[in-house]
Amino acid sequence: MPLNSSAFPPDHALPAQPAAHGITRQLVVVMGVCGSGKTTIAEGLHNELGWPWLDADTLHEPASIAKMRDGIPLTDADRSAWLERCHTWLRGCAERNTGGILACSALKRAYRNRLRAQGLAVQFVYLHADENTLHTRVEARTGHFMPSSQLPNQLETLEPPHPDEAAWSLSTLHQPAETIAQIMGLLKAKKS
Ligand SMILES: Nc1ncnc2c1ncn2[C@@H]1O[C@H](COP(=O)(O)OP(=O)(O)OP(=O)(O)O)[C@@H](O)[C@H]1O
Ligand SMILES: O=C(O)[C@H](O)[C@@H](O)[C@H](O)[C@H](O)CO
Repeated sequence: MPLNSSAFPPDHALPAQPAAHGITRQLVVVMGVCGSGKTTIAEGLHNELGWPWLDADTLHEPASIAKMRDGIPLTDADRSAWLERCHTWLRGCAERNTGGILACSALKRAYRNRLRAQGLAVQFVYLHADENTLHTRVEARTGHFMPSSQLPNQLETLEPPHPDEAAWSLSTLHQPAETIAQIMGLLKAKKS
């Protein structure tokens, strides 16, 4: 049974879990639009692997959170310093060789290039679901700043990863546990 991850701050490494044995510590970014399941899956992978994880929403400036809460889409300029902070977190995990799992929308290729900057090896996991499912999920969440009115703009802004980005593309139309199991299988099969 994995350690209770709430006992550790999300960016502190847990001792790796048994499931992590045989999997090379690496950087994983779980990407997608709001409601695609990034946070759920990133935390689930953390519980399986014991690697540090972080919800990139915690790295947004308060002004950006306020904008999204007010239903105003972020611009490239709003995201620039945020992406820098995301890259810095990823680079820290690489330097400490702890592995790292970041839940980050990373909607555009240019954003993903910022996360891969300075030769950082990042495995992107692209989560997707149909718009109705996404809308239902975002509407059903309580206490989250993101209104469902933002979903059309998120989908319009999204640039799904190109084949050359070697991202893993997964539908989240089934239970989180199934998505997590799929990713664990892909990590196990991946040659380091
Ligand atoms: N297979 C699945 N994988 C992940 N989440 C799922 C899945 N099925 C249902 N969900 C549900 O989708 C909802 C949205 O998940 P989550 O908050 O993790 O998305 P997100 O991409 O982090 O959203 P945001 O970017 O708005 O924070 C949650 O209530 C989660 O339980
Ligand atoms: O790039 C963006 O527009 C933002 O990061 C959003 O994706 C939010 O982080 C998230 O979706 C909130 O729910």
